Amino acid sequence: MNTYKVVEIFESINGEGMKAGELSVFVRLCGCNLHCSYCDTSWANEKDAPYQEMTARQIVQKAEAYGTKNVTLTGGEPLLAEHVLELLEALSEKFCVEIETNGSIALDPFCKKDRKVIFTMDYKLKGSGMEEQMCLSNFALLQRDDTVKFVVSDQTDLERAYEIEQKYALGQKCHVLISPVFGKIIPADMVAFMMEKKWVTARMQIQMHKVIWDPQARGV
Ligand SMILES: C[S@@+](CC[C@H](N)C(=O)[O-])C[C@H]1O[C@@H](n2cnc3c(N)ncnc32)[C@H](O)[C@@H]1O
Ligand SMILES: Nc1nc2[nH]cc(C(=O)O)c2c(=O)[nH]1
Ligand code: SF4
Ligand SMILES: [Mg+2]
Repeated sequence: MNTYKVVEIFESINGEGMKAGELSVFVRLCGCNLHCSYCDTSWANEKDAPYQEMTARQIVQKAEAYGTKNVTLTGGEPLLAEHVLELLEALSEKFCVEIETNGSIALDPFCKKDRKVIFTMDYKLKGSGMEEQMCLSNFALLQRDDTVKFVVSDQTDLERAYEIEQKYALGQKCHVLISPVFGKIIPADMVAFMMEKKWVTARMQIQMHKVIWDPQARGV
């Protein structure tokens, strides 16, 4: 039986993405291949992070007990998990599944015809220190309900996000989000940039759970 390293499962409102504000069950898997400068979940990427080995069936059962329609599969980097396709299939039989992925993992194996899961894919900007790792061919696989998210550290990142969005016409194929690295860049400056550029294909977001609860809190 295949198992997955689960560091936490909890219910909250989704604080990010196109489903922000909706209840969801968060399934957070252990481990990541990147080391973003601003990562708010680096504890889940440590080799000694406490995790529980769970089968897809156990994860589905635990998630079902909360009674929500959404599951957010995140991490760490969830698409690194061995046999993750099996977990995606089991979850998508019961839930609307959103996958938070870091933009470095080729999405081809997860993009069979009629896929049911949706991707929120980061494009890691210079401020993350991880831009060289981005898998640009993923852009061609994204569909209407998917999202590209740019998490912005500074003005240089903002300009680069705009450049990439325009170059690949991302707003024509999927949702585009820009979000501040929490507390790092003044949100009003991001909005001013949107207005200056008439950047109508992007949507600004702030991580809502960090406004509602302590920004350092886990399990919310
Ligand atoms: C913790 S990551 C896990 C999923 C995947 N590894 C990724 O990076 O997309 C989930 C989301 O949180 C965002 N994030 C992490 N730390 C952040 C911070 N300090 N401020 C704003 N967003 C942050 C990431 O950019 C990503 O969009
Ligand atoms: N409330 C809440 N919403 C979220 N949306 C995406 C999250 C993540 O860590 O991937 C997250 C999270 O950690 N908490
Ligand atoms: S890819 Fe995601 S989990 Fe990994 S270090 Fe970056 S923000 Fe954190
Ligand atoms: Mg989070």
